[in-house]
Amino acid sequence: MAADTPARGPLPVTVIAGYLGAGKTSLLNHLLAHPRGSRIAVVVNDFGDVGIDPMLVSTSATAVYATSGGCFCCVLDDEDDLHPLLTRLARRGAGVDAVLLEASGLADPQALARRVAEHPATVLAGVLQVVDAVETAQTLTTHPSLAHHLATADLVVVNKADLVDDPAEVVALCRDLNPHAPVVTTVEGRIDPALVLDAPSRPDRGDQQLLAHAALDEHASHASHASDGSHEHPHLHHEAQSLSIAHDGPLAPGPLMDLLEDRPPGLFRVKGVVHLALAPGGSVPVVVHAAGRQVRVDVLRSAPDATSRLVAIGSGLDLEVLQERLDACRAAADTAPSREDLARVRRRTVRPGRRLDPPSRPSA
Ligand SMILES: Nc1nc2c(ncn2[C@@H]2O[C@H](COP(=O)(O)OP(=O)(O)OP(=O)(O)O)[C@@H](O)[C@H]2O)c(=O)[nH]1
Repeated sequence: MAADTPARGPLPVTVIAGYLGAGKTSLLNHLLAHPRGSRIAVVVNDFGDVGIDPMLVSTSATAVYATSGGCFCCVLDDEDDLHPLLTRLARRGAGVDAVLLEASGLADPQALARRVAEHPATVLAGVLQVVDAVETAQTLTTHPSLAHHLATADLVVVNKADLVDDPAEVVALCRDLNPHAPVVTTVEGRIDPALVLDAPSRPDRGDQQLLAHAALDEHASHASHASDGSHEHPHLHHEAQSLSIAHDGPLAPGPLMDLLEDRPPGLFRVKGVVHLALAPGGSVPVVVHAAGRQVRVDVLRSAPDATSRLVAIGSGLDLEVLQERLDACRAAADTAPSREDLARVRRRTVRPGRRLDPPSRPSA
C-alpha cells in the first residue's frame, strides 16, 4: 500500500488511455468508487459534438468535466482548453487532490502526457494504458499505433481477464512491447487504487464549491462530492507494492536522480518531500515526482521538519533491488555531490530561480 507522503506541490494528473471499448470508463468508475479519501476531478476527452462518456462516468467524482468537439491533445493553439482547465483544478481553493484524464480511444496518450507535463501547476502521475485481453492481438494488427502506446505507457492494465482462459499470453505480449512498465490484469478495470491515488496530501480541504462554479465547456456535466460508499470488493490480480523511507536528514542528489530518472522495472511512480544534500552541511527542501518521462523537482521555501520522505509505488517490483536504491540515497548524503549531479537536479527543477543553491545551514 502506498505510504502517506505529506507532499505539497503540483496537482497529480493521471492519463487513462486505451483503445475503444478496452475498459477506460470502467477503470475510471472503479477509482471513483475507491478514491482513498482523494477528491478526484475527472476530465473526459471525447470525440464528437455530444460527449457520451461523461454520461457514463459515475457521479461520485468531485467534478466531471468534458471537453468535446475535438481532441484537445491535438490542438496546440490558445483555444485549447486543457491548460486553463488544469489551472482551475490546481488552484488551492478548488479542493482537488487528483485529476484523472480519460483520453479518447483514438488520442495519442503521450501527446496528452506532454501537455500535462508542460503545465507548471500539475505533475504527470503516469500514463495508464488499458487493453482488452480478448482484442489486443487483433487490434495491434489493425492499429499498429497501439504498439507505440503500449511501449510508452507507465502502467499497462490488461482488462476483461474474465473473457479469456488465461490472460498470460496477452500479458507476455504487453511485456514484450514494454519491459519496464508494470502489467496488471483486471476485470472491469478494478486495479488496486493505491497504484494511482495517494491518500490526500494537499492541505487545502474545504471549498468544494469552486469547482462547480468553474465555467468550463458547455458540455460539462455535474459536480458532486467524492464518496466511497461502495461495498464492492475489488477483484485484484495484482496489488500495488510500495516502499518508503523516512530518513532523518538529507538525501544524496546523485542516487536520488538515478532512481527518479532510471526507475527499476515495475516501478510506476516515485514521490516525496526530501531535503537534497547540495553541499556538506547544507540542504534544500524539495518535492520530487517521477512518473512517465516526467521527473520534477519543486523547490520549497521551507519544510515542516528535517525528515526526508520518499515513496516508490509499483507492481511486480523486485523489492530488494528497490530497497538498495532507496538506501543508496541516504548512504551517500554526506558526500559532496558532483557537478553533473547538481546539473541533473537543476535540469529537473521547475522554478530554478527559487534558491536551489545550498544554504549555509541545514534546511528545516
Ligand atoms: N466482460 C467484461 N466486460 C467488460 C470489462 N470491462 C469493461 N467491460 C465492458 O466493455 C464495454 C466497454 O467498457 P468501457 O469501460 O466503456 O470501455 P472504454 O474504453 O471506456 O470505451 P470507449 O470509451 O468506447 O473507448 C462495456 O460494456 C463494459 O461493461 C471486463 O473486465 N469484462
